[in-house]
Amino acid sequence: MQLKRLYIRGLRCLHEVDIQLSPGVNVFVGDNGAGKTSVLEAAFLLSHGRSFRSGHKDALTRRGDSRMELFAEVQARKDEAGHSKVGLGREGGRWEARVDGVDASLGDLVLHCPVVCFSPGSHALVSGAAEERRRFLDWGLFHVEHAFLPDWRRYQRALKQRNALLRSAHRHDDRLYQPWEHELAISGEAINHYRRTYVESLRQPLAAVVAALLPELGAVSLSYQQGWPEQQSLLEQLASARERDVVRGHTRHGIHRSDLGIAFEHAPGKEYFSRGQEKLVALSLYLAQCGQFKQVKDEWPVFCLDDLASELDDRHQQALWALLAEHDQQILVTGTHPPGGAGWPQTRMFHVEHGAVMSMEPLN
Ligand SMILES: Nc1ncnc2c1ncn2[C@@H]1O[C@H](COP(=O)(O)OP(=O)(O)OP(=O)(O)O)[C@@H](O)[C@H]1O
Repeated sequence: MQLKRLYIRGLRCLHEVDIQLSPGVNVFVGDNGAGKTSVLEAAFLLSHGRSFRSGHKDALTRRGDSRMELFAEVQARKDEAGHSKVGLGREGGRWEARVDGVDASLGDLVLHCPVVCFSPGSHALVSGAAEERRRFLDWGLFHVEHAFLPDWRRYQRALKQRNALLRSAHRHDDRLYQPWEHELAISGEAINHYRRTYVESLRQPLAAVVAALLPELGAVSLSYQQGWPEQQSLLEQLASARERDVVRGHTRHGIHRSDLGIAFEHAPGKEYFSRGQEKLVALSLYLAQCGQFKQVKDEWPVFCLDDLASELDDRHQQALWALLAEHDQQILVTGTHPPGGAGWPQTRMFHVEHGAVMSMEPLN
């Protein structure tokens, strides 16, 4: 999978840029605040329908502009000639997505454009709230398991209804809970099954990445906590927890409380990781996700590395480039200086300055 062309108008400091990308490594170099991360953010927005940076969505649109617009030509497989055209606009607080010239949902758009991004905030995948890890699992599942999205939507709808009921004047009427708990149980058990299977499928690619990138921590193991006691069905759990849920005013069990655990032979939990190791563990998880994606789809997602040199020491950067060299994927990387992989064949260098992006050399 590769982005052939990325057009950005009115995102952060980027006024209007139109970038023809290499199918190999694309390096964006420039000073602090030049707009390098914003280029990666554009690719991520097309892939996730949200940014990897925190902050208000209104700050995405360039100050003084009323509209932000992104457009990309996406080639699903490197050995195929055709490509799809995806677009995302934001104006007056509303998103508009298009695929091949036709209005689309954000879900449709995101399916066309798988991009994985490692950025300075990525350590949150390891040290942050469980929501980060659920998002990680669900993004992967969304792309490889078609039944996931309808079940996920069904679950969110039922959860909202049950929570509203828990806070309503009818909260002590047990009969009213039945339809929502039934919905939660059916869709929640299905998602639980997808997630378990997905975690299982990450084990082997993760072990391979960790052996190359983090051998000092020893063997890695992944665990999945489902969000309610293992020995009970979700339906039973919801019924037995109802009274206390009424007191708390929300549903305390279900797949919205699951978590992914990661442990190593020489670091049995996240409290044992240094800050740098948190980043390397997060990077390993993203690379494992790409590897799993490749096993199912026979292509890598586009892989973005934001400000790599300030995130990893030289030894780990070299290990990363050696690992990436084994695969044939498109990479977008930023830095204030050209990073290690910049010497690869099919590398294209871009200079970013005051929101303008200039190609420094022709495609080789
Ligand atoms: N809504 C906005 N309108 C205009 N400019 C903005 C807006 N939001 C952020 N900016 C500016 O856009 C730039 C964002 O740059 P970006 O984070 O892409 O830079 P970078 O080259 O990755 O920098 P660094 O190396 O410091 O990480 C900053 O100069 C910031 O002040």
